[in-house]
Amino acid sequence: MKKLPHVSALKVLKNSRQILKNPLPFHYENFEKLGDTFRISIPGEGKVIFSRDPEWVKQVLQKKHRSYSKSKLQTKDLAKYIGYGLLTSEGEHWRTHRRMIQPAFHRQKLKGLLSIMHKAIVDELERIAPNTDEDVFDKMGDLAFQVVAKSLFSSNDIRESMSELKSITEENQRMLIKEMRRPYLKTWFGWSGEIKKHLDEAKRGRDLLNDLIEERLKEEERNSFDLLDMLLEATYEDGTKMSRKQLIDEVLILFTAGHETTANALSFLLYFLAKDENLQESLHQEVTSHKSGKFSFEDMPKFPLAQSCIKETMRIYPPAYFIDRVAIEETEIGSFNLKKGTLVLLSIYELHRHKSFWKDAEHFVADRFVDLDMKQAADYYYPFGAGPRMCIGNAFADYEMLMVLIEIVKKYHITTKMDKVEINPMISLKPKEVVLNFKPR
Ligand code: HEM
Repeated sequence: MKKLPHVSALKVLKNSRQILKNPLPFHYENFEKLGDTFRISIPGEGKVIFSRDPEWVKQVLQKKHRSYSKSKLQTKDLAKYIGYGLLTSEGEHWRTHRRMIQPAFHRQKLKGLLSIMHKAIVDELERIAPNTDEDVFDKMGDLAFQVVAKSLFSSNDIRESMSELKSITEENQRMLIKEMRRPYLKTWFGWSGEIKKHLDEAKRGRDLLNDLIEERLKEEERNSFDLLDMLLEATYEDGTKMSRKQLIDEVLILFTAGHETTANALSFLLYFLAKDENLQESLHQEVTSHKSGKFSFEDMPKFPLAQSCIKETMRIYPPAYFIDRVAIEETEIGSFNLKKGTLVLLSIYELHRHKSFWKDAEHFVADRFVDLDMKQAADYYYPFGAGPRMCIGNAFADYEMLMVLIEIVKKYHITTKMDKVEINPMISLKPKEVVLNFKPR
């Protein structure tokens, strides 16, 4: 069995300040020096394998997925705040619920949600102040949260309770990152009552959702069908339905998994547009030359350049920039042996920028995906993960981002004074800020 190249704990300690701020340049340097897969000793964590090798990604997520589970970050640390829904659960519990919920996210089912999503998008975009320099990252966060919220609770008046829920969700994520980045303060966080405060807030969020579900159950007649209806109607094999606790866990997961990732991608996308006036004109032409100028389910393929821009943005800045797994048994990848308990971090960020697979890898090439054979590119392109745990909301996110892009290029010219966008790699890959100016056309 071969041994993987190794980065020592000493080297990690020497670079710890930089790693804490932004670990990506450190990983890049290691990949360039040591190859596409290496081992690293992380103080307090033990040995971790980093890989940007497409074969490793395929083996871990698809071919040998049964030999791996998700890491404790998602299944314990995050679950503490948001419960055990699809993103955070494992084994039979996960399998049963994935089977139940999957149909609600099927492209054909989403067709019925498009008009609700579209209205939420148009309402949120109206909150952008025209002709003013503004950071759009928070705006995109609000938009993505409202789109999930309205897709779930289409008939409720939710703006206020949702902004409370959004702030609870985000505060709890901040706490989780604090716990993750300073594991040595764990006991202190417990003693000082900080964790309890956040758990109380999480309980408050669950109560808010419970009230909305109660309201829904009291409604006598409904003429629309939303995600909550689908979750309420979903049944286990024996015909029974989800408990209220499980339902709330799943709803919380949809908010958590579905808003930040989309907001990140949209913010980076708008930055790329703002930097390229010609691209905005080409997109404007693509959007307005389309007969009705409106978007329907069947129209998706009619916007190849817009779709390519979205894909290219997630190639350069994949919101899920790492995907982690732990080997739950001794296993092999090629000529390497992995002991039970080994943590594997798949660097989607590095794979998406790998010079052996992408021409002009570092640059945003707007039309890169227009004629690309996706069957081939799929080996190097994983914005939504792969295998059985692949993002359940990928079609939802595709439609949402396309509708936002269409609405924006129809109505505005966007400009920016920023020379580059600074990244902020947290649980997902965010921009620090994206200050843009929206001039009505
Ligand atoms: C651009 C937007 C999005 C990106 C880049 C993204 C990315 C991902 C990735 C990479 C995973 C797999 C994680 C892993 O294997 O460990 C995932 C899982 C998941 N995503 Fe998304 N996602 C996006 C939007 C959404 C939306 C809009 C929703 C729901 C409304 C959603 C719900 C979920 C759920 C529930 C899971 C867990 C699935 C399971 O384990 O069965 N995501 N997402």
